[in-house]
Amino acid sequence: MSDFDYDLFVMGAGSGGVRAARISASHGAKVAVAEEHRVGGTCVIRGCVPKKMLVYGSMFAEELGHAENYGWDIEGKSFDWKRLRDFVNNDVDRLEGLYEKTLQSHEVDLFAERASIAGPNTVKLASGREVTAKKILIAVGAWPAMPDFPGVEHCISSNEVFHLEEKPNCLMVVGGGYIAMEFAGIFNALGSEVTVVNRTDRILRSYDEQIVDRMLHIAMGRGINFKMHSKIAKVEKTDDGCLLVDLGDSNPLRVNQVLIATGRKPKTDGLGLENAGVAMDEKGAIKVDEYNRTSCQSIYAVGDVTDRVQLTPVAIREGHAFADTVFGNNPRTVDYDHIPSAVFTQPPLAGVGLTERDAKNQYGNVKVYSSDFRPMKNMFNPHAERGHYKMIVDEASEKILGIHMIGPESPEILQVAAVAVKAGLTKQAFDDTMALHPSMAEELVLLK
Ligand SMILES: Cc1cc2nc3c(=O)[nH]c(=O)nc-3n(C[C@H](O)[C@H](O)[C@H](O)COP(=O)(O)OP(=O)(O)OC[C@H]3O[C@@H](n4cnc5c(N)ncnc54)[C@H](O)[C@@H]3O)c2cc1C
Ligand SMILES: NC(=O)c1ccc[n+]([C@@H]2O[C@H](COP(=O)([O-])OP(=O)(O)OC[C@H]3O[C@@H](n4cnc5c(N)ncnc54)[C@H](O)[C@@H]3O)[C@@H](O)[C@H]2O)c1
Repeated sequence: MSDFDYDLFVMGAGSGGVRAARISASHGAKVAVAEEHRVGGTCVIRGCVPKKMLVYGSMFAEELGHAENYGWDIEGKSFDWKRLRDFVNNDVDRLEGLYEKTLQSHEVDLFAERASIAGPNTVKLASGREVTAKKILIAVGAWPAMPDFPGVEHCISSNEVFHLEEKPNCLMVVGGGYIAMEFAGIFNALGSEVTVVNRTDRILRSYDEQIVDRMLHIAMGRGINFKMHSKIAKVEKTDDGCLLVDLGDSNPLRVNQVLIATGRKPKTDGLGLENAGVAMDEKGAIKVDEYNRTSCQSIYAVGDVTDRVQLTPVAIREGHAFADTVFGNNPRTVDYDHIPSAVFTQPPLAGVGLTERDAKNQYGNVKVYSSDFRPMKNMFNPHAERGHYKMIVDEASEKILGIHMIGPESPEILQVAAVAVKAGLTKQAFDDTMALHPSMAEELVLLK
């Protein structure tokens, strides 16, 4: 008989927590999970999934615009934000149900309440109940980091954007990262007037500069305004419910909503980490080793709360590796090299491996092959938007160091190309591959 209530107690039923709970249970562990909000976590409830559905919903604006040229007459075209919002949120409810079922079918006990650490083997639930476990996994994710200025309470984060009562006619987006660019794209496509306010002139820092420049060029062509080297001094709510945003330049902007997207910080406030000696870094992220072990030997952490790479597939792999290591007698670490990623702007951009700048810094001599083309899909686009693919190759070994692209469906194409980069293939392997015509992806085997 174990001295503990459970073999494993998971705090947080998000991407990392659910995977770790399910796999640990399948290895025979007795598992419980506490979730303070909704099962599925950020990705399913208020992140990747509903975001991508909004992207799909907003893309109809452009596609219906082209439909006439293809012979389709669509009369009475109009857009209803509430219908899109509710459709998306209903699907989120469905997915939450599936995640709950997964936990049930693996006989994982679910506590629908907040949990904190009371000791190395003890979790305290919001109800006051204390539960013991041989191992505790902290998978509580991250939370929007809100800057400090007067009136910030009138602004929203990505948490609220999925539930807006009205589509904002005029939207300000603060930040130059993933969330800022994706929501600027969604609301621009839906017909809102969008202004992006960014404190520097760099957008999407981790992506290849040329690809980001193309994205900015296209976004401006589509009517998104950018205010670089700007930051909010204050926000005031006017009598008619609008927001007056002071950017410190004596030219206040009147908007309906301000969406803050200035990063996400690990959700460690009030988590009781001090009760078990779990160490954090200066940003409040839980420090872990490659086996996801914290400074307390019975406590582990995975996902955004460790602030390694804030992406769902990474949190899932960490959760899975934890479960195999601790309960599957199969010690495993996660390989963080060549993680593909994408920004679901319109058009989207995607990349894997080193950017041209980083490759030059690390390798010195690199070759850059590229294709700058007009996708057939854009034939009727009034702005003649062009796609751009780049391949960065180490001159000495001919190995591909990175692939970066912008254009329709680029995330779908890049996922497959990432296999080749991960496998250490050379440019020659792409040259040797016959093109599949007509496609956008064929540009990858025709790079010059
Ligand atoms: C708007 C948005 C879009 C995104 N889009 C993408 C994308 O396209 N692709 C991608 O790969 N990633 C995307 N991400 C990032 C992705 O959602 C996260 O990296 C991922 O969800 C991290 O998983 P996690 O398990 O670490 O945490 P989460 O999924 O955040 O799960 C943590 C869970 O813990 C719960 N919790 C917190 N504190 C407690 C507590 N004390 N007790 C009990 N429960 C608690 C939370 O309610 C939450 O359910 C997006 C994020 C956002 C915000
Ligand atoms: N497509 C995807 O995979 C996807 C989509 C959305 C979110 N995510 C994940 O979620 C994380 C959070 O997204 P995000 O867009 O909030 O963060 P981010 O790190 O991508 O971007 C944050 C932006 O805010 C700026 N910033 C930071 N502090 C600021 C301040 N005080 N004032 C003004 N600007 C400030 C930064 O310079 C940066 O441009 C991302 O890092 C990403 O890993 C992924």
